[in-house]
Amino acid sequence: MLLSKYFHTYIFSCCRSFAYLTIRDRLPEILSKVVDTVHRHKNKFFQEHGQEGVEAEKRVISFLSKLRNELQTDKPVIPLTDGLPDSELWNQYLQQQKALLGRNERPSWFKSPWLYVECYMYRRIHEAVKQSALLVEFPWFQSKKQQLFFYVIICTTLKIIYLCNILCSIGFVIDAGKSPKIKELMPFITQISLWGNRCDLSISAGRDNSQKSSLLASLEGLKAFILVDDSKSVWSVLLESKKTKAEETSSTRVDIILDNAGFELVTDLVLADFLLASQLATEIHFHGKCMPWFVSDTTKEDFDWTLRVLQADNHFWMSNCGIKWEGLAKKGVWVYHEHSFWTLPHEFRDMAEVAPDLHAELQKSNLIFFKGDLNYRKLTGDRKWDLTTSFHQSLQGFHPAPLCSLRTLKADIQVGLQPGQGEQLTASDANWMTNGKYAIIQLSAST
Ligand SMILES: O=P(O)(O)OC[C@@]1(O)O[C@H](CO)[C@@H](O)[C@@H]1O
Ligand SMILES: [Mn+2]
Repeated sequence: MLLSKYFHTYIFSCCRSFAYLTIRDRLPEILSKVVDTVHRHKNKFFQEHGQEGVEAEKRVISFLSKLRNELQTDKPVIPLTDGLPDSELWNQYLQQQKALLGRNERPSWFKSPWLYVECYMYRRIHEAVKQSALLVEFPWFQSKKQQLFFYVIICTTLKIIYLCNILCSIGFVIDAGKSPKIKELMPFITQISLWGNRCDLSISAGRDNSQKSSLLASLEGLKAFILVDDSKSVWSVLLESKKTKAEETSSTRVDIILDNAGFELVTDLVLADFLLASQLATEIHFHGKCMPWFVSDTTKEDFDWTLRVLQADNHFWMSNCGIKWEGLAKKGVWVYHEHSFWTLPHEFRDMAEVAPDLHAELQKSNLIFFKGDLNYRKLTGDRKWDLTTSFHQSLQGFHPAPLCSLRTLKADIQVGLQPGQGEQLTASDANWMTNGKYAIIQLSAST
């Protein structure tokens, strides 16, 4: 059996690989930006904590500079020493990586699975902050994420959701399954949330990557770039569970495993709003990161900040949505969850063993949306699957509930394509897997 085919994406496997270039170029650039940000806040640390604040800032900068040097000189990956609740799991993972390599080798920055090392870098940044109690609240990537909250575009999007709500409230949605309006709106709302994933700050090493043109105007033209489109089946899953659930309990639950804050988060909130307004779901559970992750990933602070900023806006549609969404969160119709599993290096097939509580929570869902590229890498184990391998097989037994990936392609992993489709894409666009132009709406409904 050609086992190596299904090995993790290793960095050193090819010096020009996307993984290699990420570790060589993008990660040091991100680290340098974090150092700059800390440095620029030197006066603030002094004002707030006096000389002690300045000393803390110096310690963090020296820790981060050492980290960048370890990375750039391919030093061994070292255990975490901050004693935080997840550090034991990280250190066990390192031991497992060592065992895989054999006795005389040690995992190093360039000789390890890409997914592992990339996650490890963000966890080490967290270690740097946590070593000084004074700087714990420091918003590493916050200002960048807030820039992603691109006003005009969000405004347009919210205008649409407002219209959807009007449709719903005037009675188009008596029965979501039968209403042609709802059926028309479904693909539209799904695609908004899908293309929202184009804007992440890790792929651009922190440079502004926001949606500048109107997404709504581009949706039709973008359809040709959706390589797998299971949206019809996705909505059937919900319609079916609505029918069967109605007999058992009255609730239909959808979970959204969030990705980036800023524009993408707003598109996800729009999706959540639509699911409720169309009565396809009765409760929405959001899952975010518990520490800054891959620069732009959503934390609880980002989620709350977004609702606050929307509410306080002068624009009618913005404040209208903000107030409504805050109300849904207060009533418990929208529930926000945090779990440390999302910031571990493990692929999702390990969830049942490593985080059984989270797995059990997800089993309560009728449909789980996994947003973004990193989640796709973790769903498929970041392995070199044949492009035609089924999505279900690539999940390797991970199936808490029907699940759907909404992802723009920004890493060279893909499954579930038609025979010949990959070859055609390579012939027309050599970088189709990593340039963020293409996307998938990919469902795994069966257990
Ligand atoms: O999960 P997201 O936000 O869609 O993407 C995160 C991401 O840009 O980070 C990595 C590059 O550093 C890529 O693998 C991946 O595409
Ligand atoms: Mn992200």
